[in-house]
Amino acid sequence: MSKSATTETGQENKEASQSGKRFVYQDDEVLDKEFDWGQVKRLSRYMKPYAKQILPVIVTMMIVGALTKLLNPLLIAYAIDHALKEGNSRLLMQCVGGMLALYLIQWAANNYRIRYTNTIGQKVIYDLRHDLFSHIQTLSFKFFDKRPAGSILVRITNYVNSLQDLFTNGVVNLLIDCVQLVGIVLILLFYNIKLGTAIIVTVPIMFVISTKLRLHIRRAWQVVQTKQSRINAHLNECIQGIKVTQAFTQEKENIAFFDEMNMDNHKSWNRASTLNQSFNPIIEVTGAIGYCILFWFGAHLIQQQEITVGLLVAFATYIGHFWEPINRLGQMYSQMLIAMASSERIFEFIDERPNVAEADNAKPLPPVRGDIELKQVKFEYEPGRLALKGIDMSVKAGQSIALVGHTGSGKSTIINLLCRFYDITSGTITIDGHDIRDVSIPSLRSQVGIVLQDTFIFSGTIRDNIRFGRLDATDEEIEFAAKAVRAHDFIVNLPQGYDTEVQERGNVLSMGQRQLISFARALLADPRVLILDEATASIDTETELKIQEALKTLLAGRTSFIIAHRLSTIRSADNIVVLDHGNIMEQGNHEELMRQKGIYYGLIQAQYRFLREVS
Ligand SMILES: Nc1ncnc2c1ncn2[C@@H]1O[C@H](COP(=O)(O)OP(=O)(O)OP(=O)(O)O)[C@@H](O)[C@H]1O
Repeated sequence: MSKSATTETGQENKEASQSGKRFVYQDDEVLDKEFDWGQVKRLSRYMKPYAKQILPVIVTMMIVGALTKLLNPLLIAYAIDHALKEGNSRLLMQCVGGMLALYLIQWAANNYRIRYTNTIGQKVIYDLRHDLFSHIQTLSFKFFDKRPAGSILVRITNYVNSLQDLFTNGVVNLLIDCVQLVGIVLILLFYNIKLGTAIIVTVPIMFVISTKLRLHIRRAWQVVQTKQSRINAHLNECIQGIKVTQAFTQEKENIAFFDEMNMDNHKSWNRASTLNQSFNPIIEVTGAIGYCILFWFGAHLIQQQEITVGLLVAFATYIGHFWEPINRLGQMYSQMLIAMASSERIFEFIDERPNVAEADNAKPLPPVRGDIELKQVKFEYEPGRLALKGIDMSVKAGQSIALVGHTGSGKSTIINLLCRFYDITSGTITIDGHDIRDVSIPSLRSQVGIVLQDTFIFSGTIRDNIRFGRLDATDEEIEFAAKAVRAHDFIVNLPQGYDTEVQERGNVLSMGQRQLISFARALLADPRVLILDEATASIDTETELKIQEALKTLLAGRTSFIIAHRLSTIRSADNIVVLDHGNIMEQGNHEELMRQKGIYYGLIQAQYRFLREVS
């Protein structure tokens, strides 16, 4: 990132938070970088796999198209100076036939070229989107902690789309325009060096004026991108949080905030677009100056008998073709700048390394019994703020551990570390004596299953959702797992049973049903170590009993860590670990801890009091 990186919208966010607004987004910075050839090189690498196959066809078609276009004015000049002057109608017809043939060849060549460039462009975009998505899938939790989902979405959709034009037409048009420009310049100079030079003089003037605009245009488009990124982040957040919004009747505030963002985006787009449009008048004015020079100086040269009328007409046609590529090059330049900004953002993600990286010599974790040891484990999410302050814990295979403690005491952090969603800051965690940092991540996670409190249901059928635990499971195995965790009964009562379609997040299912599905999913995966974040939501007694029974089946014979909220789970745990501010304060089974009359005793008393009051 350049030193001159500015955070225009970041500043706005600061102001937003100071003025008490609810939504504050960490925006992408607006980057002020010079045109970056490294970026172009990196993008062009995506074309490499198709270069051998398709590029020769495109280049041939491009040259044929450009040459036929360049030849036409010469044919016109010939027709005027010979066929018309001599009154030779046969020759005139031959010239017209020649022109028609040239137009047809040009049309066919362009047609082919467009078809092939579209193919190559789509392939490149497909590859880029694939790379970006698959890379994001591998990134660690820390990466997602820092970014709103909406801004990630923008990079996969909008930013990649903005490269689409560049790859489908831009690159090839650039080459065509360059070939055409060079061709015209050579022809003009070849047929009359004086008139040619007089016309070409206007080109540098045009470039100097237009390049002055380029930096402004580039920055303006970057601002548009950051504004769009904010809108997406906000949209995503609002859709995810729609229930809370409606429950607290905050719709109006949300709409007002969105309108403000929308207007902001609209204004920045207008500004960028206006700047972009200023290219055209510049080109038109310079073009008009070019025509004036041509006719004034050309007429003079005809009088001097240095050129023919036909050549003047040909030059006038060439000037028409001349401004066209220059105009397109100007537009192309701003298109390139937008693409540069987009690719910067895309490659920034692709270059992001997972915080949790596998060791070079990582070996697969052999099938484990499930003995787990934490020694002096310290961890900080952010430097200088320890979430765990030196945890020691020894768990025998098959034991169940209940993690209890006040909110923010470090319970989820322990389970995050066991699954290696984050790497510990110091200390060691071993499974059957293997340090979890020395083994490959998939081999670890396939043996350490996790059921989160916020059960995620993907769009698809109930069957597919359970199969997520093990993709090669048969339908019979899926039903067996569902029966074992007492989910089968409610599933068969759904309209299409196991084939009932549920949408993302499983909104049509109750909390308890979602939990049972996630239990079936975990049972199907059959991990040796199971981590469970118990749902705190109050569910009816019948479902509670079902869940208790399901839990017994699920946990049987496995080492389990449970962030326990239910008294029944806590009581039956082999070991209860009481955490407070990242430290273990007490450890033991229910009876032992109750006798101690410490923190645990207090927590249990409070729960009993609460239950008594509720009932
Ligand atoms: N992603 C994160 N980034 C920064 N700090 C975090 C993150 N997650 C948790 N923390 C901090 O780490 C500490 C421990 O959090 P943790 O989620 O482990 O608590 P917990 O005991 O599971 O709480 P709860 O019962 O409310 O879920 C808290 O102070 C919390 O603010």
